[in-house]
Amino acid sequence: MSVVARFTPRAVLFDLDGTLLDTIADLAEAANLMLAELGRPQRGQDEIHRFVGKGIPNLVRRCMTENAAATEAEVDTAVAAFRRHYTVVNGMRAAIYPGVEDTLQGLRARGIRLAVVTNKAEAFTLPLLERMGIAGHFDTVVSGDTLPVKKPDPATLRLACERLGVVPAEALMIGDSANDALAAQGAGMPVLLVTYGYSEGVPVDTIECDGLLSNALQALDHIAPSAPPA
Ligand SMILES: O=C(O)COP(=O)(O)O
Ligand SMILES: [Mg+2]
Repeated sequence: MSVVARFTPRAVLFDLDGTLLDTIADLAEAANLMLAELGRPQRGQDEIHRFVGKGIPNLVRRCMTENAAATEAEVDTAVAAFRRHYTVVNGMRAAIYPGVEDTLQGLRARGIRLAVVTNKAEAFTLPLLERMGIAGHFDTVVSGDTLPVKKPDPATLRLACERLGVVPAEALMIGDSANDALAAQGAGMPVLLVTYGYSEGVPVDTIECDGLLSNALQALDHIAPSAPPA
């Protein structure tokens, strides 16, 4: 019988792409609009799926250099083109994963503070959360360019905790990739990984974590019920 690890977090930090929102169609569209503009071959959504996780500059670099060659100047031009296209398509075909809204409501009902910690740049993160109607659930958002470092650097999670007024040991991270797991472990907090997200082509069940979720709602099973009022 498998034992479900239980936690009593005061805050839960969520990854965005691949955990709260299915954004691959918009990311792939912006990437292919960028590649077309630069006269380069299109890439399949499955391939671009593996490039998501370490922020937009990394995604664009991989689109330009995987089985292809590009100068640094060409990569810079490509990043600017991607950002221009993604500004238009961001959120057009994005979807909230099943169970996410009930999970966010369930956590808030338990008095738990919520944050997003994403490697997506702030100029795309904030409008996307608004467009998808979930911005109001979060007490703070740390984006990929809020600090000079991104996940897996634990400084991103520590900043979210500081803003929420909790210490990392009182928080729980929920993500979809090794970037989230390593950041959580570096900050000293437990981490649950969803199995439906984007994990850079690495099987998610090979990543060290404190539990796997096939639906976001299973996160609630990992949270011990609060003690009844005395
Ligand atoms: O922008 C990315 O590459 C991934 O963003 P995420 O950290 O929300 O998964
Ligand atoms: Mg992710």
